[in-house]
Amino acid sequence: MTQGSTPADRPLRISVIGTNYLGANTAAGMAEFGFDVIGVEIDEGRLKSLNEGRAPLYEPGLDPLLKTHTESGRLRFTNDYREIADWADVHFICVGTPQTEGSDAADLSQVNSVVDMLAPLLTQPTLVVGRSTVPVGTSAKVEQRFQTEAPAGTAIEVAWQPEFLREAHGVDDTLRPDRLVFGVQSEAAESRLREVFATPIADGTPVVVCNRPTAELVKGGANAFLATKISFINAMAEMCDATGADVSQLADALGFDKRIGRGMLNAGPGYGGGCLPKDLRAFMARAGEIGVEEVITLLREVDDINRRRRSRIVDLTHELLGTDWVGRNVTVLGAAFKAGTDDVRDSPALDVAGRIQLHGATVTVYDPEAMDNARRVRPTLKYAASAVEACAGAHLVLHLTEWPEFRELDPNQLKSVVDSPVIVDARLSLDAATWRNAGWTYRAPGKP
Ligand SMILES: NC(=O)C1=CN([C@@H]2O[C@H](COP(=O)(O)OP(=O)(O)OC[C@H]3O[C@@H](n4cnc5c(N)ncnc54)[C@H](O)[C@@H]3O)[C@@H](O)[C@H]2O)C=CC1
Ligand SMILES: O=C(O)[C@H]1O[C@H](OP(=O)(O)OP(=O)(O)OC[C@H]2O[C@@H](n3ccc(=O)[nH]c3=O)[C@H](O)[C@@H]2O)[C@H](O)[C@@H](O)[C@@H]1O
Repeated sequence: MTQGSTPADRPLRISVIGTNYLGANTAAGMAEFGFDVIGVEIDEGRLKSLNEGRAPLYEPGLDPLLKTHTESGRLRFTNDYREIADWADVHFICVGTPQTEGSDAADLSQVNSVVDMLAPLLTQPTLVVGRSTVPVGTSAKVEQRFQTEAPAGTAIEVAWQPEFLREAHGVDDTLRPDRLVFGVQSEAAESRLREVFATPIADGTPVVVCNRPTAELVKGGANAFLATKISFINAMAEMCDATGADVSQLADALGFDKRIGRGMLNAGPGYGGGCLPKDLRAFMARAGEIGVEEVITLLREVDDINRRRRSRIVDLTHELLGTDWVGRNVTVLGAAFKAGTDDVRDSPALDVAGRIQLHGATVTVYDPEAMDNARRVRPTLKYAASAVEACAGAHLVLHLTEWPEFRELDPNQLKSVVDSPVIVDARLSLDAATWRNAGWTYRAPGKP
């Protein structure tokens, strides 16, 4: 047994390293489970916000949880690894694993930086648990580095416990996960993880205990499958456009088959965000290193279909605006990669907005929560304070993120502010009849 046992008179001590989308939810969730938690964050702005009990991002329900537990003293955040090193019973790694610039592979520099900062301080047996999404084979390498660099040497054990939370549902998915996957090497690691997740396990959450490569592949495989489902329905949307069929009804009918299920079958501008696109590419890159060609062939097409969805909206814009876009105003409703978050990483909405601007149109964007992040990433786009203001003088409106408030827009009122009442509902979530009855040209790729 490599890890020490927890004294019966105190709660488990948990460190969570890297506290943005994944880590902030994890840290708050661990405090809610009743443990003493220290989050480690190197970004000063995020650290300050978290210590004030505010999430550094928009995630429904997270602020109250952070506030409760930072005020009770059960949860705090630091940038000093010395405070967690020999303090924590379990260290969770939640740092980013973005796509490497100029390559499909995952950039593991943040994970490696955790090892470099934490390992030299570990003098006692402990369990380090990776929750970041990594290529298969990573945990063994991380463990080897910990054991080489830590004074405690081989008494440091690394497990991998991938996380499946969705942004906008982060709190609920953290507290009530649909499954737990423990990639472990020892019974001690398994029993420590069972202690950490005792609450959801008592609630009936299934646990899969497996070796570390399996756990790493479960995560990559899950995201690859979800991406494939979305690209499948988007390919069906092309079939619908060619035949006059309706992809939303098609998805509903397919989804009633329990073997298929309705989840991840909404056609639209394709998947974006900080995870599915980069995880799919990292999976392909790793398959390439290992020499599993079938995976690359399959997933390359999934990725290509996804990229074509964005081009499809630009093509439709051409069809509706004509060829000369100079002096033409295009409104983009939505900047986040999906509704319910302020995350604009690889957002289809901002990508399309940027491309249309490059063609010469003036593009004005409005999003209920993601304006600050959007401005940072795309400073040359115009931004408006409301959907109605964004639509003033528009020759074309593109509905690219499915925020509920866009479904509440009154097409009659909006008609009075635009130049031409033409809308592309790329999210297929507006009521076509209402918009058409109000005199709008309504187009939705995949719907007649
Ligand atoms: N965003 C999500 O909903 C989910 C993300 N994941 C995976 O979790 C990981 C993290 O994802 P995000 O939170 O979205 O990434 P992120 O990039 O938004 O956050 C990473 C955080 O780690 C901090 N950090 C980097 N190096 C550090 C170090 N050495 N010490 C302390 N802090 C450090 C960064 O400052 C940043 O705040 C990724 O592998 C991602 O694929 C998994 C499930 C859900
Ligand atoms: O690894 C991760 O980080 C996470 O990635 C996704 O979660 P997330 O990126 O938050 O968002 P999703 O709700 O899965 O949506 C991803 C993208 O697909 C799009 N999408 C989703 C569903 C759908 O039916 N159609 C569709 O186009 C969304 O608009 C969005 O752009 C997975 O759903 C999580 O299980 C996983 O933990």
